Amino acid sequence: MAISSTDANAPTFSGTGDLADNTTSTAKIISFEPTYLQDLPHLTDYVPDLQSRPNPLDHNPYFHTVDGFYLTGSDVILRHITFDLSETFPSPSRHLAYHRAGPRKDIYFESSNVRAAIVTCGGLCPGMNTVIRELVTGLWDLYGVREIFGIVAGYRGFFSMEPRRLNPKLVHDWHKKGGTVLETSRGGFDLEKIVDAIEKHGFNQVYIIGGDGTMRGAVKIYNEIKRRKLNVGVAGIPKTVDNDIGIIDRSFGFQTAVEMAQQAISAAHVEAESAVNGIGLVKLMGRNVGHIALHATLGSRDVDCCLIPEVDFYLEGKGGLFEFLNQRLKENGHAVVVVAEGAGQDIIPRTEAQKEERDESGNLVFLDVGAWLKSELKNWWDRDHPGELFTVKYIDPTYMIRAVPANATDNLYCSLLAHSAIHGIMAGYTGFVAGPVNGNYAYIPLEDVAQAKNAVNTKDHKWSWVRSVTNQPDFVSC
Ligand SMILES: Nc1ncnc2c1ncn2[C@@H]1O[C@H](COP(=O)(O)OP(=O)(O)O)[C@@H](O)[C@H]1O
Ligand SMILES: O=P(O)(O)OC[C@H]1O[C@](O)(COP(=O)(O)O)[C@@H](O)[C@@H]1O
Ligand SMILES: [Mg+2]
Repeated sequence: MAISSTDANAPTFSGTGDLADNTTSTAKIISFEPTYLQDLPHLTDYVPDLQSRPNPLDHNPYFHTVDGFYLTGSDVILRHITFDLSETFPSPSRHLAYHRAGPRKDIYFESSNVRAAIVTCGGLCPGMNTVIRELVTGLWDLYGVREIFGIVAGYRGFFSMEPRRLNPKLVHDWHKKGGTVLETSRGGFDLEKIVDAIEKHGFNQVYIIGGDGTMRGAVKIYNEIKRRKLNVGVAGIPKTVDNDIGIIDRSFGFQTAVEMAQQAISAAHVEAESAVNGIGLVKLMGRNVGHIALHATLGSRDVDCCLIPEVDFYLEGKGGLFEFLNQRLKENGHAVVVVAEGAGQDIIPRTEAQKEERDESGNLVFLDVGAWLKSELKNWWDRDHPGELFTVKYIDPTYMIRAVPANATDNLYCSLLAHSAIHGIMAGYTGFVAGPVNGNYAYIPLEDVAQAKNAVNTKDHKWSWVRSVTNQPDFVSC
């Protein structure tokens, strides 16, 4: 993606106290770094003679399009808001700015010509229905679009099922439902067939709601649309209960899932406390990243050990899990262990066939770390403490934490995401993702989001905080 610098000069240290007019502060301001603006793909890049027109919000009785209402190309958000000023050379990656999301004065679609398609792909996540609802009502109410369609059952639905016509009346209570009314699936991605179907149905706006896999597919769709020079805008709306997509602050539904996970941890705690040498074991989602486990652990404070995919662990010997739990049982009489589904996958014995098993999207199928851990814990206790009372209660709330409707915060977040995506597409941007960056909504190139991962940083303060809350071992010495 092209990056343009708003100031190509090296850093300057002016120290002049040059302040904005409306402040009376006498504090000095030091001018420091240039900013690099992340370019965004636009339909006019490859569709010649595309005409712009005034935004119909000018005539919408609910909006006051006063000065400052519309955003322009110079409204930006910084990707990183913390810097080390001692670093001498400015770098595009550290001093990157994204275009701010929001309505533009000029748009590139005539509302009566818009045919919008909405699709949901991958695993469930709280809030998917809210995003769909808000896309429909937003297109309808803000821009007067009347041709809005839902693609059924994920990517495969483009070419294998009839699109479902949507309107505000139909979707009015969808935000109260978990899952996705449009249905979703894994696999079934056929680029040619999908783009052929987009052409056949005359869709000129495509809203794709999905996780990392879906975004990688969306990049391919956008590139093929560009190759065919189609006047079709593509927007991605990142969905992942695991919170494994990078650049954006967090994914919608994540907070709801963490909240639900608390209930499982509380139950595990009660079960463990009420037994002699009781262990409560909770498995939480997180294929490659441990954000749900980490946040649920910090939120609950009942957890003695949190195991995540980013940190290898071992069971036996000095510094191992058994030694730690033995100590905890001696001290407290009970312990709670939270394990993310992707943790420990490298130490669970598996057959050759299991090593190869993948789901329809190509994701590795994981073995049940919770069930394995439960059995290992029982074997360990029977071996080292024969005849002593011991209980492991294993709770797997996997689908319960993601199949619920979004909470209030996530619902609001979903609405802002949907509206941001609509404004961006109407303004002619394409191949982008709408998402929050440092608390503000931004347009980010799809390609960048599809590649960006969001693993738990085990070197930062948050992970140290987990370890200080749990006192668990760091599993560094075997
Ligand atoms: N690299 C890829 N290229 C094209 N399509 C992909 C790619 N990875 C995944 N997909 C498709 O995206 C959809 C969702 O992917 P999946 O990994 O199941 O979920 P998620 O998007 O939630 O990560 C599936 O239809 C899958 O076939
Ligand atoms: O049983 P399913 O539907 O394949 O989903 C299981 C996976 O879905 C997730 O909840 C989310 O994964 P995606 O965001 O990639 O869809 C993972 O935590 C989990 O491994
Ligand atoms: Mg995924």
